[in-house]
Amino acid sequence: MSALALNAEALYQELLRGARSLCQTDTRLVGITSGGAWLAQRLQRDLGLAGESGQVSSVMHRDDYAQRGLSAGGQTSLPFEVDGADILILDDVLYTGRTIRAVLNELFDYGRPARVQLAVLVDRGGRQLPVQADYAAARVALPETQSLALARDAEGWFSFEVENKA
Ligand SMILES: O=c1cc[nH]c(=O)[nH]1
Repeated sequence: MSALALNAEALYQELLRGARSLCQTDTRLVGITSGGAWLAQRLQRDLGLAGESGQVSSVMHRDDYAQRGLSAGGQTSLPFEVDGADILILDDVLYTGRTIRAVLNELFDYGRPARVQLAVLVDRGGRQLPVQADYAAARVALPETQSLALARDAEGWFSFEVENKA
C-alpha cells in the first residue's frame, strides 16, 4: 500500500463547493451505485435541495455484461421525472469512463434529461472513453497497476487508499 491516503471528509467538503456551483434550485442529484449513492444523499441535504436524490446502476448496460451478468450492481431508483430534468451525476472515483457511459444509457432509458453533468470525489486518470467530470474534488494520476480503494475507520467514516492490484 502506498503512502497516498486522501481524506474523504476533506474531499467531500470540496465536492460540496463544486456541486453548489454546478447546481440550480431544480437540479436532481443521482448517485452511481454504490460509491456515489451516499454522496448524492448527503449533498441533497447539505445543498438544501427539495425532494429525494436518485441512484443509478450501470449493471444493465455494462459492456462486459456477458461475462459479469447481474452480479452486485445495485438498482436504479429515480424518484422524479427524468424527462426535461437538470441532472448532476455523482460518483466517488472516475477512472476509465466505461461506468459513466453505461450509466448514461441507463438514465436515458428513463427519459430525456435537459442536461446531465458529472461531479466526482477523485479523478484518477486512465480514461478509455471521451468522458470528463464537470467537477473533481481531487485529481491523481495512478498507473493501471494501482487501484483507489475506500477504507472505513472504526466510526464507519471513509478514506481513500491506493492499493497495488493483485
Ligand atoms: O461498461 C462497463 C462499466 C465499467 N467497467 C467496464 O469494464 N465496463
